[in-house]
Amino acid sequence: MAFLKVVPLERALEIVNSFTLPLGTEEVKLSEALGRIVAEDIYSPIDIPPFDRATVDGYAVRAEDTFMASEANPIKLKVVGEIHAGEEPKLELKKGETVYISTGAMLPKNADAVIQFEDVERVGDEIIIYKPAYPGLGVMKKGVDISKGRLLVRKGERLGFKQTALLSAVGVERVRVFRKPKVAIISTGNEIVLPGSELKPGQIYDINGRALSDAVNELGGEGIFLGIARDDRESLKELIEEGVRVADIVVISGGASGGMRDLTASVIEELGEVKVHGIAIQPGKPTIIGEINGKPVFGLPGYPTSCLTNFTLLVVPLLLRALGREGKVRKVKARLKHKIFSVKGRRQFLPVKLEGGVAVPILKGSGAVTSFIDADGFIEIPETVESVDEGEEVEVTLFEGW
Ligand SMILES: Nc1nc2c(c(=O)[nH]1)N[C@H]1C(S)=C(S)[C@@H](COP(=O)(O)OP(=O)(O)OC[C@H]3O[C@@H](n4cnc5c(N)ncnc54)[C@H](O)[C@@H]3O)O[C@H]1N2
Ligand code: MOO
Repeated sequence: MAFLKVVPLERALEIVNSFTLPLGTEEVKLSEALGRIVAEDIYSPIDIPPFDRATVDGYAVRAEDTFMASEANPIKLKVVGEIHAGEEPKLELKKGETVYISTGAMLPKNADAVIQFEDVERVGDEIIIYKPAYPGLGVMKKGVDISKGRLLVRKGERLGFKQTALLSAVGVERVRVFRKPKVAIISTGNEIVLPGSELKPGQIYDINGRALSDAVNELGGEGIFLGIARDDRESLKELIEEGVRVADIVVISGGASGGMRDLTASVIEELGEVKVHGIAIQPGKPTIIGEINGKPVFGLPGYPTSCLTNFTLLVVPLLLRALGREGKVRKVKARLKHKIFSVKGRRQFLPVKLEGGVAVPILKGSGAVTSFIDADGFIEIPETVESVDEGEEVEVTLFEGW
């Protein structure tokens, strides 16, 4: 076992990239597809609207019949019927004819315009028109909204309500999506309790379990929170074994460093193999990457901001790749709000808040939950750099919106 023998981040990422998750795809009903990641490009099978459609209540006409109409030269057309939404028009317009038509109804043959009823005078079975209509007036042409064959959603795109609405509009009922990667999450520590129980002296509420499970869910995976392992081998071993049974990936937070009660690495080693214990980054030095029964097992630091930073650096790319999303986390450029200092020889990831293109460093430390709650992402300060100046351009790796 490589016990706290630090490797460069690049080596850790190589190991992460060597994991394959044999996930595949599945078909789900559109009504259950929200939040899922699409596994293939989807094109529109039909035109929308599927027919030339009235956009107003009024009279469908042949525009050419009205070209000469004016206040001085009103034109009369004979009303030969009515067409309502949902009906298929049986008649076709002949010269000098019109039909009453409702909004959303299909235009009859030969009609190319609809004049709203407010603009005509109805007298018996005739209408009187005082100004000309032009072809297309009051009409939404077949296919102008969505044309048949148009790309609607791309492989790797996450389905939000706009995408599901678009698919519903063209009648797509089943969608092929990536199977959700299942990620078992375990918190560790005698001091950790779940919301709902009262805090006793020395105890704190769980942060990482909730944060990691819901980050996985937000990403399009399935976070399975297995609970809190106590600081004893059996408790941790039991939960890790359960994680390997029920999930594709196991993520444990806390107990990653080399302290007396930090058991994670030695329990992973007992059940499988520790591939990395220690990465040359701050926060995240005590991070563990292991493998049990061919499944990736991560041991992340207990400090909440360290935990989430390292989740973003190591686990998110693996999940994105499994979901056909190229495995890249999102980055944006910004200018640094004020000068910051780092320690030479330490590769640091510092949380920042984005305020209109300006990155404001958050200096509360990785033990504070609000360091990542307030942060939009983090910036990297290489080993060779001792300070970054105010106004310097920095690249921010985003914590969300993956
Ligand atoms: N002697 C040294 N001590 C520590 C060092 C060091 O280099 N030498 N590094 C510090 C750093 S940096 C980190 S990060 C932590 C990592 O330690 P562990 O991964 O073993 O984490 P724990 O000791 O279990 O917990 C650390 C801290 O985080 C709190 N925690 C843990 N889990 C949760 C959770 N699910 N929700 C909320 N808070 C959690 C825990 O109570 C501790 O306060 O080690 C430092 N020590
Ligand atoms: O390694 Mo700790 O993860 O520096 O915050």
